[in-house]
Amino acid sequence: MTSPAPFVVRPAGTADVRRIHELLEPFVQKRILLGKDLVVLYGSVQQFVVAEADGVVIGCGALHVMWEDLGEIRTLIVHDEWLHHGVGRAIVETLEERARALGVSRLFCLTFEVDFFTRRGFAEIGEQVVDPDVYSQLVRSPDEGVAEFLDLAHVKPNTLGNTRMLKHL
Ligand SMILES: CC(=O)SCCNC(=O)CCNC(=O)[C@H](O)C(C)(C)COP(=O)(O)OP(=O)(O)OC[C@H]1O[C@@H](n2cnc3c(N)ncnc32)[C@H](O)[C@@H]1OP(=O)(O)O
Repeated sequence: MTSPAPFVVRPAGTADVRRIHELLEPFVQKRILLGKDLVVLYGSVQQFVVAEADGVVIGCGALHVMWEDLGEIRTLIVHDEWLHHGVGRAIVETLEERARALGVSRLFCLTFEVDFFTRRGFAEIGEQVVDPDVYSQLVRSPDEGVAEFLDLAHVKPNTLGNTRMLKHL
């Protein structure tokens, strides 16, 4: 293990949004992450944290709250040149702190990076983890990520091959 690399994780600002979009695009092309237009990213900027080194944004991640006790980690990306330096871990830990502060006690993620999330305490889930009442409310959401969480038929093509994971905070 190398010595800790000099980066910080901080809340994202509007000036980071184009860079977040740039980090995201290659993974949208590869169908690894859900695409987000700039207008959607600006609208959800408060959900994001970014990792920064020498004034350059090298990673990002977002916390989306879905229900009273339930949140989702979204758009977690670390730039190629910074992989395996603990940046992803630091972003997830920051998002978990945010989640706890908000009262969220369960964190969902939909991912191909199963090993990474398993090491962070997430475990694979098979079926619905919300009760029917909450399900009937969540299904009213226009948010595509919520539809993915519910495993609705119309988003199945987006989620193919991904693993549904959950962590109790
Ligand atoms: C919910 C979603 O958003 S799902 C989408 C997830 N993102 C993607 O699929 C996009 C592509 N993937 C990525 O961007 C990255 O691979 C990520 C975000 C998954 C992980 O980012 P990284 O910064 O490489 O993660 P990080 O370095 O914290 O951990 C990876 C491994 O690197 C190693 N590592 C961590 N710190 C160090 C260090 N200082 N020195 C050497 N190795 C290290 C560890 O082996 C670690 O494994 P661990 O999980 O046992 O701790």
